[in-house]
Amino acid sequence: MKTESLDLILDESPAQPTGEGDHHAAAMPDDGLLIVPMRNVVLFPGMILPLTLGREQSIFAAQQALKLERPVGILLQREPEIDRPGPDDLYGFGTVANILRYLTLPDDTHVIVCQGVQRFRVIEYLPGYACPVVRFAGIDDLKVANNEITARFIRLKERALQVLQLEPQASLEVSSAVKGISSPGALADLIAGFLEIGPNEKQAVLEAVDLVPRLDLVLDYLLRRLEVLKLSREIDERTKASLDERQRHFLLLEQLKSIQKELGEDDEGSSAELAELHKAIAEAQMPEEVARHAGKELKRLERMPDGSAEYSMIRAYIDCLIELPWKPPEADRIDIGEARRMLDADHFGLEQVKKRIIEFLAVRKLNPEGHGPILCFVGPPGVGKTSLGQSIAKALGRKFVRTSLGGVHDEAEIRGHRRTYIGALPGNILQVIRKAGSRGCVLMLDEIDKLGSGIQGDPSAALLEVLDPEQNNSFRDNYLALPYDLSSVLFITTANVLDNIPGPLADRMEIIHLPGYTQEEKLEIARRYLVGRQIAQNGLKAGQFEITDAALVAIIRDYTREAGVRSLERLIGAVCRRAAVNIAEGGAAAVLVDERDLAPILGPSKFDNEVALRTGMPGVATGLAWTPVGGDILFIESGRTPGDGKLTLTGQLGDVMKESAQAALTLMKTRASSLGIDSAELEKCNVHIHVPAGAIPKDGPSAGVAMFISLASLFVDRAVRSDTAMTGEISLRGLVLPVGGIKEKVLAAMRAGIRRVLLPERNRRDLEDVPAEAREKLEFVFIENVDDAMANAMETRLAGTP
Ligand SMILES: Nc1ncnc2c1ncn2[C@@H]1O[C@H](COP(=O)(O)OP(=O)(O)OP(=O)(O)O)[C@@H](O)[C@H]1O
Repeated sequence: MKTESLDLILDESPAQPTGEGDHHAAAMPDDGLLIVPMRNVVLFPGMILPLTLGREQSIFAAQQALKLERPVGILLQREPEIDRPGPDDLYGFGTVANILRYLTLPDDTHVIVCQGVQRFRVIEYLPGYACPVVRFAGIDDLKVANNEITARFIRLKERALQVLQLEPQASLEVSSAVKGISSPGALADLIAGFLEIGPNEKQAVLEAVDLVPRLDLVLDYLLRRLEVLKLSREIDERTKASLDERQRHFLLLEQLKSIQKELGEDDEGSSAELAELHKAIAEAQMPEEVARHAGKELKRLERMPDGSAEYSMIRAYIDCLIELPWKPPEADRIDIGEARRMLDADHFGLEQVKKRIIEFLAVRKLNPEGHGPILCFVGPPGVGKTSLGQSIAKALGRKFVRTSLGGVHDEAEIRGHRRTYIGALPGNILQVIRKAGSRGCVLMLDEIDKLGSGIQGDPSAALLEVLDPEQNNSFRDNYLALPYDLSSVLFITTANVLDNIPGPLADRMEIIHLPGYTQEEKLEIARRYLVGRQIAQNGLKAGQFEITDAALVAIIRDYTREAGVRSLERLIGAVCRRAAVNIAEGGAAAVLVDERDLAPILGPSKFDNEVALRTGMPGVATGLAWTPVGGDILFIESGRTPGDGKLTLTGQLGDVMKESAQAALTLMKTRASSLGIDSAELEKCNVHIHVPAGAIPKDGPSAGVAMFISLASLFVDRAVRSDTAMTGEISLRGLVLPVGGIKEKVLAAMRAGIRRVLLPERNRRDLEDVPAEAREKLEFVFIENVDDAMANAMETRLAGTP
């Protein structure tokens, strides 16, 4: 919007010569009007405007008008670009204006200050003049006042005042002029003059001679302008509101800082803390990318108020970056002789395992950069998997850390949560490495066979990346969000059950089996390691406590049934504690524990010689089972009741075991005559097979032989030998098929006091893995079919068998 008085309106481009020589104005008729054409200015009656003249024609017209003391006619050009507009190039409606002043500025610019007097319409152009001269008809507003006009007048005034309030550059004079005006036509002209609208729109107002259309037109322009102004005001306010919010935040932060200062948590403290972090980052020997990232986070931290939640999140992250070991680990110093001595000193037996570990260390010594295999110790609990891992770490001079994967079913437990989550942490792997404080540590991943898989991603996939030497030099933890080099970590895994290890993981590892110990081995382990350790742990001194071999054997035989030595160690600990109480009470200077003393300390024996108790009657056979904790014996009991040949199976048997029982029954029926059983009698009874303990689920085909023998024993009415246990799958044709877990089963048989074991012929070669002690103590009978089994299992030989 313009105000009418301030600007010089530059209308014209530089003057053009007319080329018509000396001009004369003498023949100018009385009703002739000299025209000053305007490129884009419309002058309304009543309005005073300075107009700059550039074209010679215009200067001539103005000067002639002054000379003749005449007004000029201001006409708008249709096209502003035209330099010498003819009649057709000018609108036919304009304003008669008096020239109030004529100025020639020092730079030779000609300016006339004009006041609009009245509208005029061009009647005709008069030829022969150096500038356009017209005959014209002046038009004044009619002095009519009707309701239509008055209503529009009032409304226009209101709206105009409203616009002027919003208009940023509106001057007070314009407002007071609007307020003071009483003529509707003059008001419309005034408003059209100051409104920011184009020259053609203004021309339209000028041409609206009748008041009603003129008032409507101006009102329309005014309302449009009002809309625009309101909108821009709204935008302004919105921007201002957001600025205010930021200002408020800033102010609050400042206040918080001053409160912290009052409370003593001032900047000095925090800047000392920040300086410490700077130093710690510099000293952490981070790779360049990590150091840059840490620096950036530190900068963010500096800008945070101390107490905010985000501050503590960033702080925890920076701490994590600082505490993670980044510097390259020292080279391993491997002394094979020393390593062998260490392994022997810490572990009894386990010759094969130790041999393999020594080979592993030797290869590492010769090729430290090579990607050796990942060892996986598989065996029941308490057989020394963890302590072997510790010995390897000791031999390499590395730190030993472990983490359990049992029950991990969320990928994030391995790989961490993104920092966007509240309370996010790095995954297990980085947490233990942080604890170890060195990238060159031995990291034992326990219970890899208990890895779950849930809806939250597959942890075994993340683990694959951890263990894969091709990928693990840039392992990405979600929390860290930076690559971390795991390639110098020595991973060892442990599992109880080989079959439960996810296939792709098992493929990448070298499996080392630890089947469990014999009674003799346990005795040796107890004597050499466990007793000494428990004496020390319970505050006793050498010479204050002694336990006889007989007592140790009794603990092994009557109080524990395990493949490892964990319970054994715990019970030795219990015996030591009782001795400690005795000595502390002053009752004795030293304590010697014999077999007889065990019952008062440990209670009555937990495992009697069940085999003798439970067998010895027709219908019961002793089977051998493999379990994750190292093999066990189980009893197969058969009974008969009058009926019609139905088979009942109880004892939580799995499907495969049920089928195996059915096969045993069918096989017995087909062999009834050769076994001397009356087939008709078989049809007249129901058979029930039960496998205690009833609450423990059991499955697998390997109890087939024992089931057949149990049934046969029932129907031929002869007891099975109580010193004999058996394992093997049967086919319907009576063949005995090989089974797995022979080593564990044989050890379990020995633990249970069995003397003879019937094994499938095709398992003969597995006997090589069985500890020598078991091979010496037990008698092994290899059977090819159920007839062999019958011949060797029964108390007394059947008539007709060899
Ligand atoms: N051959 C052995 N010689 C000496 N001590 C042994 C031997 N085997 C096991 N031990 C001892 O038995 C205890 C249990 O062993 P460890 O914790 O290594 O078992 P594990 O196989 O790792 O069991 P889990 O699978 O439950 O973790 C330890 O104190 C260990 O020193």
